[in-house]
Amino acid sequence: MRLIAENLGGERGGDIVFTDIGFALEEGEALVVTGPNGSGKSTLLRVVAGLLPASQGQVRLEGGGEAWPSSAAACHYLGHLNAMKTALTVNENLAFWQSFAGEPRLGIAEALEAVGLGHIGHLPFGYLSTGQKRRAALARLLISHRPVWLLDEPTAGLDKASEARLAAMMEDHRAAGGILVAATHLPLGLEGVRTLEMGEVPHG
Ligand SMILES: Nc1ncnc2c1ncn2[C@@H]1O[C@H](COP(=O)(O)OP(=O)(O)OP(=O)(O)O)[C@@H](O)[C@H]1O
Repeated sequence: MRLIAENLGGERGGDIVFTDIGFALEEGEALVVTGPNGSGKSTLLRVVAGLLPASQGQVRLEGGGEAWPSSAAACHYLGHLNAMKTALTVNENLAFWQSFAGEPRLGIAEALEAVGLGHIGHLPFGYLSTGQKRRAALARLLISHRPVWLLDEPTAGLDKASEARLAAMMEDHRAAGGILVAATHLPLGLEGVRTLEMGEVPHG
């Protein structure tokens, strides 16, 4: 499987945010997208996720077969908001996401253990601390299978131990042949990544 962006452009509110972005990621590869505030990192991820149209160029997923006909179908998109209902418990939120996304992988209790939240599945999401909310959202990556992970500022609010757990999750995903694109201002603790500074061509 290969995730390919060709000559990609994105716009917000009618203004061009970036143009001519290109990359090709093989199974197991990670692309770390950096750049100043407003340079278009989130916009790029949303275009790759199929949540925004490309203003030019295209995103293609090669080799996904019938199961994964496009990058939009093949991806977990984790935005900088957590996309969880505050009044529902953590367990209820994750049960919704698992039934919505299909392709079940880990059970909810097991996924919460993996992000260090084994004890709080019964609490309303709104009661959680900032870092706990992020960790609960990251559990979504584990409860349903997707070969492409698109993560926007995934470490926001995480403590050191949680950063290390997330790094291990991302490395496991890559080791299993997954593809990863992450926008971040902070090092993610990943080995052998490719980098894209918005406005420049990928290298690494
Ligand atoms: N819904 C919108 N309508 C109009 N402009 C928008 C919208 N969303 C974002 N923008 C603008 O698009 C540009 C790119 O924003 P984007 O969120 O992609 O940047 P970013 O690199 O992710 O920034 P940050 O590092 O602050 O997260 C910014 O100038 C922003 O103001």
